[in-house]
Amino acid sequence: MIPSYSIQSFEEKFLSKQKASLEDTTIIEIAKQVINDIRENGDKALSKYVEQFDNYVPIDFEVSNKEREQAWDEVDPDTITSLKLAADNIRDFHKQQLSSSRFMNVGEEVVSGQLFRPIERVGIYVPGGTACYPSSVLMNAIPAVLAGVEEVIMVTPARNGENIAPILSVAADIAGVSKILKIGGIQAIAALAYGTETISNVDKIVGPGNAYVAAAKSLVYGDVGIDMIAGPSEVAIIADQTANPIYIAADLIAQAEHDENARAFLFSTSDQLIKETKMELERQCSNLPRREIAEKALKNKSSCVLVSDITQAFELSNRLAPEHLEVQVESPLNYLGKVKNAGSVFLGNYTPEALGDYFAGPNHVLPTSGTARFSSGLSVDDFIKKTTFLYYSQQALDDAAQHVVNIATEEQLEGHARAVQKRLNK
Ligand SMILES: NC(=O)c1ccc[n+]([C@@H]2O[C@H](COP(=O)([O-])OP(=O)(O)OC[C@H]3O[C@@H](n4cnc5c(N)ncnc54)[C@H](O)[C@@H]3O)[C@@H](O)[C@H]2O)c1
Ligand SMILES: N[C@H](CO)Cc1c[nH]c[nH+]1
Ligand SMILES: [Zn+2]
Repeated sequence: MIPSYSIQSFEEKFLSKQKASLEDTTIIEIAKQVINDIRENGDKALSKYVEQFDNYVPIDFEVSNKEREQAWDEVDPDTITSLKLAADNIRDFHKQQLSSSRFMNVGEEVVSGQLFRPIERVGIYVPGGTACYPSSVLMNAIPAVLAGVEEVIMVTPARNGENIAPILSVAADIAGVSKILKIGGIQAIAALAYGTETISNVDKIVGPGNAYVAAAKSLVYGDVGIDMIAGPSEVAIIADQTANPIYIAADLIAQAEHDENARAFLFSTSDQLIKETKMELERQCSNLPRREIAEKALKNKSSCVLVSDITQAFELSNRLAPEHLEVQVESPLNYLGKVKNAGSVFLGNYTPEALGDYFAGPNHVLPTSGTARFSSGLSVDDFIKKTTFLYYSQQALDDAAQHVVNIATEEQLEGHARAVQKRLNK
């Protein structure tokens, strides 16, 4: 079901046309209209769109404390243990990203540095259209809480009427989410960005979602911060003849089952491995609950490419800049230096992407559609503002004055020059 491409046809189909910006004008138009309506008409418009797009009439947008408490009784205790362990790993990994305010220059005459301050109010989007993602609750909220964000407000659509899945609420408690709102899609992004009578607006919105969510995030950007415009999930696997086709097929499927637009690629030096992986894909898809979604993604959005050597595989992968890169070759750690562009890297036969999706510690909210060329996955930094500060004594200003005046004069900004000259110690 997954097609094979020559290097040239792979370049034509996947590298030259790779684009992260949104092109579906219909979705953008719908998003504009919904956002404007909610901006003008608040809760009334919000309720209307929840009913229209998610088929339920909300009585209250917020999940109550009672509902949050009850959720703990409704989730399997073993799953709660797993979520807590995953949260510990994610916390430990992200803790190491923390840094604090610092002085760069501390002298008698000049003091300078950077203040690190958390963003005050953050909205996290947890997708809920076709699947339920407690792992995304942990990945979005834990770095925000570690950074010191005062209020973390989670939004997610209530799929079966008026309640969200109890496991999402439990994950939210474990991660330290302040408030859960059962709204999703464009309407949730609009409510977070501009506020309504019952919902206070936030300073930044993070988290993945479908094309409607991505369009809405791109439209509110500027009025609020956003983390990224996330496209469909992706994996690229680089494999040599030592790799196991059973594992490779499983990992391609794991990504393809997310979305019919998900992309899964195999770059291999072994024709035999490619053939065996294709047979294995047929076998493993045959009893997959999300078979239809995975098969569409594999058939229409994915490919296998036979490469001449591992260096060529890395060249293609670096140009693709995949969200996830798996390296299933002999001595995989030796190849880390060859990675230039990728959201997150998984090394060796026993490090499936699924391990990182759920449990190991690194974040799973990652740049897609080639944007790993210039951006990074979600981290504590996404929730921190860095403000520089500066102190000059009168003597230090006297010493620097002529240089400021020289440059200000070149820029023909006399006011700037005078702001310094007026302070000179004559
Ligand atoms: N990068 C990551 O970390 C990560 C993690 C999990 C999921 N994902 C991705 O997130 C996406 C989740 O998408 P999803 O659809 O399951 O959930 P979603 O929550 O992003 O979208 C569901 C919402 O879309 C809105 N919607 C659907 N059809 C609409 C229409 N015709 N008009 C207006 N609004 C409409 C509805 O309001 C609905 O609540 C997938 O692409 C998945 O691969 C990414
Ligand atoms: N693979 C997704 C990011 O592309 C993350 C995820 C969540 N749950 C399972 N997987
Ligand atoms: Zn996944």
